[in-house]
Amino acid sequence: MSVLDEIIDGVRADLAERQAAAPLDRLKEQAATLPWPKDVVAALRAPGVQVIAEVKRSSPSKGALAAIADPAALARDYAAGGACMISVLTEQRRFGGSLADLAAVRAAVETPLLRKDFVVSSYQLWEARVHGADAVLLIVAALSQAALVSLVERAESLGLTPLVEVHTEEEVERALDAGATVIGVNARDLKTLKVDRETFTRLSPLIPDDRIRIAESGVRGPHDLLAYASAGADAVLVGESLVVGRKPREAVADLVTAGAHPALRDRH
Ligand SMILES: O=C(O)c1ccccc1NCC(=O)[C@H](O)[C@H](O)COP(=O)(O)O
Repeated sequence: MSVLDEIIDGVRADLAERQAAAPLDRLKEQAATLPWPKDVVAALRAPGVQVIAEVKRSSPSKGALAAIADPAALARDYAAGGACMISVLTEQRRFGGSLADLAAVRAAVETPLLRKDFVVSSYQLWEARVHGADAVLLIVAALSQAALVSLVERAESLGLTPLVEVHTEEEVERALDAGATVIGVNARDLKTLKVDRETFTRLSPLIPDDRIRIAESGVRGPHDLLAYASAGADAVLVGESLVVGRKPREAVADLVTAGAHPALRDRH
């Protein structure tokens, strides 16, 4: 069984428990009382290369990364550093995240939020909505094409921007066929868990210019942002290097400064 299959098995088991505890109708009632999600596409299309900063406690590839006692405080640092969006990992078993983290971050910042999880059901979209997300990750490798198309449409109908994640040429095609506007190329191979930044260089030209290209994983500092930018990235998604360092705010600000270089301003 692959790592992805293992993660998804756990996600389905946890999801069944949450569904039993909170019926969908209750989530729908809650969602109706909340403001409409923020315009993530506009935030990502701002001049320069944007930075999405991730609240990441642990990972299958590295184990425990950081003891994040206060995700809200970390998110405030990310926002103060200039992140255009904050990604909150909510998967529990392998990443140590939770919906409580997402809600805590929502209460702390106005910055758009991405629910980063292994979404396999529209119930998770409603959860994302009621815990304050503006965007949701949809991983092509985890979904049939019919499920991907349906989740893209459902997310958009709830005001959530789908960030559709790809790893291969075939997955880029599937993302485009599903009508994705925001496409993330994840440089982390889901079978080996190794990061190969060249994956972005290879797949980026297959994504039309009217879409938003996000380079995910493997950003250790401004030099990696600039390399992804020269391969066509509109934004980078960064987790590990921000949470393991002692100064997340400064680390985000350094990336934001690199992404705001005048040569990168007129990209959209
Ligand atoms: O991080 C992992 O080990 C991992 C393993 C299996 C599936 C997904 C995984 N990570 C999720 C991510 O996409 C990253 O958290 C995100 O791109 C940030 O990457 P990094 O800056 O390299 O932490």
